[in-house]
Amino acid sequence: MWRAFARLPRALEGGTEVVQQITLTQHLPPHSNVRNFCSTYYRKKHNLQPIIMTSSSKPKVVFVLGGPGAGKGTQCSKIVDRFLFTHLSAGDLLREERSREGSEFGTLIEDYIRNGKIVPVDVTCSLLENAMKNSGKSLFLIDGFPRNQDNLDGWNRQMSEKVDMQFVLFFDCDEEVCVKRCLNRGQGGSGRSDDNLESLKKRIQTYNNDSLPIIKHFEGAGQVKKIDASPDADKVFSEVERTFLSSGF
Ligand SMILES: Nc1ncnc2c1ncn2[C@@H]1O[C@H](COP(=O)(O)OP(=O)(O)OP(=O)(O)O)[C@@H](O)[C@H]1O
Ligand SMILES: Nc1ccn([C@@H]2O[C@H](COP(=O)(O)O)[C@@H](O)[C@H]2O)c(=O)n1
Repeated sequence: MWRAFARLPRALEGGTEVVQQITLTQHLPPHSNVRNFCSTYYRKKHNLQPIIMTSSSKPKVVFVLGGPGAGKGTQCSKIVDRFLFTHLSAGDLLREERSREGSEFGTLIEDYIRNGKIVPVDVTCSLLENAMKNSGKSLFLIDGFPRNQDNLDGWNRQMSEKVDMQFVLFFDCDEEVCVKRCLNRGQGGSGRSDDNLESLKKRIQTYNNDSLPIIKHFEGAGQVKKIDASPDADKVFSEVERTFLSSGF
């Protein structure tokens, strides 16, 4: 592998890009020059924007949003396999807290989930912050958050100064497709108390009324990367991969 790539620097002589963050050849050591050169080479070949990353001690966060069943979790697993991210799903953390023995929020969380309502942010944000701290990692996909204005306000109060939010990955998917996927997931034995038509109607309503305005807010700030989530999962991922590579990951 070393020998194969050792000639790339000469091929790039005269280049002016400075690339500190590595996106390709993740099997190579994190700070190797070979990885730097390969990353630069890839960007040139595919005519991608040169990325000059400044080093930051703050953890980096990508918010992952989209309707129920749009494929957020599925794509997050693929991103984790391909890039160096840690996946934190707000829904998973809430379900875990609901099932934790002695949790003072168990009943409240179950009621909110079954009815497709958004749990008060203090609960969710604390679960997210603890999970980030406990992971010891610094690159996070935060899936299913912020879902409403209360989530966003709470995050801004508690977390926004502590992290660098990179962008919002938005999985755009028709309502009927989303519902079908969740119902299939339920029939496949997800065990989720909200993968049924009654809960789904409420979840979709919450998404349209409360979550879409938050996505629009980020869009207005130029922070949204929108992905068509209707094709098959591999096709969706090729678009996701391109997005992460062109963002310097
Ligand atoms: N691109 C796709 N095409 C077809 N089915 C998909 C696709 N992506 C995911 N699925 C399936 O749809 C269901 C929902 O996917 P997933 O759990 O990833 O969605 P989600 O957005 O995380 O949902 P939720 O917000 O409800 O947790 C799963 O059964 C998954 O296997
Ligand atoms: N920020 C959030 C995220 C989720 N919830 C609740 O969990 C349910 C399931 O979430 P998924 O992301 O796994 O679909 C969701 O319908 C909410 O009830 C929340 O309150 N706040």
